[in-house]
Amino acid sequence: MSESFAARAAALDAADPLADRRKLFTLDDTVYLDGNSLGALPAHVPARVQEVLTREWGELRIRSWDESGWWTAPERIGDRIAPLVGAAAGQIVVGDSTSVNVFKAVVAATRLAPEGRDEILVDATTFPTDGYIAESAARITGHRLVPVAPAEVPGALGPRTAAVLLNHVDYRTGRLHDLPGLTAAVHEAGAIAVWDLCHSAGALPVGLDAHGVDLAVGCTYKYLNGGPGSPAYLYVAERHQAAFDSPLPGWTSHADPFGMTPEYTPADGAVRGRVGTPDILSMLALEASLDVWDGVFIDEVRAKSLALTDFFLECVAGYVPEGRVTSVTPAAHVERGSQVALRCEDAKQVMSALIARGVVGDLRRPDVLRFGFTPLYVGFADVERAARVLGEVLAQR
Ligand SMILES: Cc1ncc(COP(=O)(O)O)c(C=O)c1O
Ligand SMILES: Nc1c(O)cccc1C(=O)C[C@H](N)C(=O)O
Repeated sequence: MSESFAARAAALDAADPLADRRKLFTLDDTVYLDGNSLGALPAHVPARVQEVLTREWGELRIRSWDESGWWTAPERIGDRIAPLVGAAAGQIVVGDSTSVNVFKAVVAATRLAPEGRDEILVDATTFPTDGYIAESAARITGHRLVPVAPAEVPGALGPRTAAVLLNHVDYRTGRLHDLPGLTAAVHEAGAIAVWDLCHSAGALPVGLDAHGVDLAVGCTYKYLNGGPGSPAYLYVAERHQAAFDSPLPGWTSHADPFGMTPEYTPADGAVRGRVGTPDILSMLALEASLDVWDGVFIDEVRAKSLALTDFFLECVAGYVPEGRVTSVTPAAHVERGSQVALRCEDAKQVMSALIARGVVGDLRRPDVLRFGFTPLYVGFADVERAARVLGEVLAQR
């Protein structure tokens, strides 16, 4: 059996149009399946960061805000991310954390919504930060927060709904939610749709413009490989930009920041989503890391992602003793992101044993083994090895 899976892996790797991307990354002989938490390092980034430190900061100092393009980096890098999430230029600004951008987006969504609405719906299964922030945003704006499972959102929408905050892919199960359908339902109810793209951007097509999403946020350190704590982004659809009223109107979002006037006049366009001074070192590391996407189409990334997760599920079924794991990731492609989550007894010890044997996934307590598949650097031989080692670890326990 292992020979037939190994032979198939070799054939799939040989036919993989993205196989050569792997050499753009710094990787060792571990199987790295945690790119849905922290993406791997693109090999050219350290030299670029060194140049920013030595030349741009060390020698040019203050001049770099203009001469090295530091000041305009948030919008410039937003435009690099835009095609990966199906957005035309001029709608994404990079900066702050996802948490902070969730706050901006949810509060701004309530201000864009029709008068008199008093409910915010939030994905009840959300990554916690979104729920915490939505709760605070609701309290500040005088809304009632209603946690709802994404599939139940259409039934929960109504004339009281101001805004809805949803995750495109669930961080725990890897379930892909119906962004086009749910966005349309939110709009039918006259409300504003805010999407968190942390687990989908860089792994699958999002189609923000095509599906009429209002506002979106996401991180850049997972499938976009921007590095630990790299800045997040905020998408404000062009049609909402003139009315976008940020709850954090920092000076860098001002129409004339260096006028330093006491009155706040917001800038036009994506700039309006900025807050304070951009964190240039992280931001420029992210910018460099985005080079790995040059010439890559997100549809081919999606095709490989599905092939990787299909093959993993098949290898797990073949290698893992019956009944030891259960996939909580949907089998249907339309409902699957780019990770596989397996429910498993003693998941903590099992994940430690996997990591000790060079297969790096992560644990989501209490009982979920999570494996993220980053199509730019994970290959089919990695998948076969991960499933085989999982089978060996479980057979020994
Ligand atoms: C769906 C989702 N939203 C938000 C975050 C995190 O936000 P922040 O970048 O502010 O830590 C994560 C992961 O950390 C996430 O998975
Ligand atoms: N952002 C993280 C961090 O700073 C440390 C450890 C993990 C993370 C993560 O991104 C967790 C991730 N969002 C998740 O889906 O679980």
